[in-house]
Amino acid sequence: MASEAAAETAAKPRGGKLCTICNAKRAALKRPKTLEQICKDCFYAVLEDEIHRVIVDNHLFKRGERVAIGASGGKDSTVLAYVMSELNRTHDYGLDLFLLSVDEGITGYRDDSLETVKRNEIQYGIPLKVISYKDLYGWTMDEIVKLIGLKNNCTFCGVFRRQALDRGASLLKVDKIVTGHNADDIAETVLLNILRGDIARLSRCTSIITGEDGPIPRCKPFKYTYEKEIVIYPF
Ligand SMILES: Nc1ncnc2c1ncn2[C@@H]1O[C@H](COP(=O)(O)OP(=O)(O)OP(=O)(O)O)[C@@H](O)[C@H]1O
Repeated sequence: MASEAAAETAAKPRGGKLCTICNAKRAALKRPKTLEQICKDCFYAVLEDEIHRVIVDNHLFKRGERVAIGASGGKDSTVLAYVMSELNRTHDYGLDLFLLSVDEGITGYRDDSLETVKRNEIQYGIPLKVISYKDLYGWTMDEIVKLIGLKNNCTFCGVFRRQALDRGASLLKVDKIVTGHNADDIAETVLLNILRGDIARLSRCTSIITGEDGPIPRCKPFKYTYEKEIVIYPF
């Protein structure tokens, strides 16, 4: 008995708590979603597994579908591109993945983040399509702001981006678009719609698939993923 206990103690890494999942490696973080103390490997595994379960349980994709990942070059969509390509490979979803970026024409902002997406194209081996406001509408966002000023420019940009994503998706002939909207984004939208008293939007805004009646449905595989965990993941 004593030797068993000693062996167990010896096997435990020194200093710090053990991971509550594998009980073998040292805990590296306290998981924001569950407050469990877990190791790095278990964190990657549980997070990817949770996203896989969300995809499967909600029937987000069918085998053979072409899927465009809305890639802004920000943290959410960059992690989404990586996780989608990993899950597609390890779980053999049989999806054809594409990166789809909208270039709004905002100097010093989108030109920088597009460089990230171009690197992702090479790193993850997913073909990239960039679609610009200039090509679609004849105007960049910089030119629009020069004309209308900063007031309401986000409204223009939001409407244009939504349409541009649809146009890009139809050029790529994809069946679905996935975006990096996470649980925090959705909570924020719920609060906003409550404050605005927008009952119609309130009932729609938590759906994991939207636009099924429109040209191309949009899915949110990160609907239940905490923003903090998306930030931790690449580190
Ligand atoms: N310019 C863009 N081109 C393609 N997809 C975009 C673009 N902007 C936003 N998206 C998509 O919409 C999602 C939500 O965008 P939002 O502007 O709220 O950014 P965010 O929450 O900061 O996400 P990210 O970190 O990916 O930029 C992004 O994760 C991405 O999938």
